[in-house]
Amino acid sequence: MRNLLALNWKMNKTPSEARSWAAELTERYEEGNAELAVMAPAVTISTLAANLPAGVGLGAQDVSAYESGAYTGEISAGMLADLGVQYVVVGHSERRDYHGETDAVVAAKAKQAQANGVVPIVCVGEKLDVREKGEHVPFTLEQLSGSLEGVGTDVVIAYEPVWAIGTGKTATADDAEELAAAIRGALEQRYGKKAADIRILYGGSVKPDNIASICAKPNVNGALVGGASLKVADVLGMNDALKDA
Ligand SMILES: O=C(CO)COP(=O)(O)O
Repeated sequence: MRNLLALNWKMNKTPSEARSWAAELTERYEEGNAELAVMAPAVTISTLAANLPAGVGLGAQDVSAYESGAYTGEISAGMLADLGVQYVVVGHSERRDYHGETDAVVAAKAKQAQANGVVPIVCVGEKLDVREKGEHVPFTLEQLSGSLEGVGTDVVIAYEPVWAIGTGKTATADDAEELAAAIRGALEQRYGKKAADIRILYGGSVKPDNIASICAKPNVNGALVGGASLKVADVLGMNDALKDA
């Protein structure tokens, strides 16, 4: 399966900065083996749609759980689709933590995305205390199960252990594979043979120098990258590192 390198800018870059980033990428980017896609702040999506190099996909970081109507401040999946958005991150740990998103809300968002032809990237992963108790596998699988309630197979899963996000502490490639394999097993139970075609990403302090070993693992099909997505040089480094993967 082709690796997906999903770049989560989080709340960084104005539309002008996004334009400069896209211009620099266009100048230097050579399509490699990985599929590249930018998970952009909503206000930068139109700019990126007009300025990203061919072959680089477009994503959003959140979507409403509702179709349309009186939900002030929300952005619907239909609006994202109309801008050419292919992916949307749902259930990122920062949204679960700071915005109280439950598994049920995450599943509702994923379903809205799919109903509009946008592929949800459903995020799951444990905090440090859960890992220290050795409960990271059952915890993550339960979160996954709730977050996929009623969600179809056109989905990407991102395993992001919260303790590895923005901390410089990367899970080892073996840690990533342990969870990716467990997630694959849960997907098989839910979706049968189609589970083999679902990408499972790892996220948490991924950089040019560790991405290849993590993505070389059999059940890891790419990465969801925060900090290292902001500089074009790092993105090119990760893209290159995946050339032979
Ligand atoms: O949360 C992440 C991507 O969604 C990971 O962030 P960092 O790559 O900055 O650790």
